[in-house]
Amino acid sequence: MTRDYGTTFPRLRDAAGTVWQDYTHHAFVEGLGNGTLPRKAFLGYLVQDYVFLIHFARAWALAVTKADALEEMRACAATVDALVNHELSLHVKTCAEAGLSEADLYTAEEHPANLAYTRYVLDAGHSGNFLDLLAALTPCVMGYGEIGARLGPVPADHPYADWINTYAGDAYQQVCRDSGTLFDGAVLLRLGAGAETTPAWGRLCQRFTTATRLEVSFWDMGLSFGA
Ligand SMILES: Cc1ncc(CN)c(N)n1
Repeated sequence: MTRDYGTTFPRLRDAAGTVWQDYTHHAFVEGLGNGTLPRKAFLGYLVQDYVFLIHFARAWALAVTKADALEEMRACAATVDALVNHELSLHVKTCAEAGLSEADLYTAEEHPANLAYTRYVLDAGHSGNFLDLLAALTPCVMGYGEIGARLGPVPADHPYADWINTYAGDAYQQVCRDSGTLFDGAVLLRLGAGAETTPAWGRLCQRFTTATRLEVSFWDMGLSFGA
């Protein structure tokens, strides 16, 4: 991948091994790309993803409080804004077309796979430091960036055009680039230029890989709604 998502993310991605491919090339993703994903699976996933993004925004808000520098706070706060004021609109619009109100989404019961992932990320922040939290947040941001850029852009008559073009689009790709810049700067500030040789690096790899596994389970959950 040659997208400019910084230098920390690709090193964590490489350390995660095949689980990254399992996430970004999951059957759910391939079904989105070729349009064969059952609509039931997509809508079930989207309702859960609305709830996911609420908790994910809480985790980025936690990152604001864990930051050490004003620039870090600004970047994390901008991501909270991107999640609750932009990305969520995709979910609200698509679900409204299927007859689901935003109140229905907000009160949806969380699937265990959703609970496991979001609370894992929040715990990474509560029990760890700023870098632990960023390592757990990064697969979510960058994975969808890679998926969107690989699958899109697609013409408006593609069954999943809104979803694919949201993540392929400039606004989301910019979120990925900004996130990469934030992570690189935060690692340099705390671990120095030889981050990979520090004891903290192994823990960051572990956080990143576990969050990636939880993304795979999230897609599995989505497919189960179509069964
Ligand atoms: C589960 C999940 N992972 C990532 C994204 C992209 N922000 C998302 N919307 N949902």
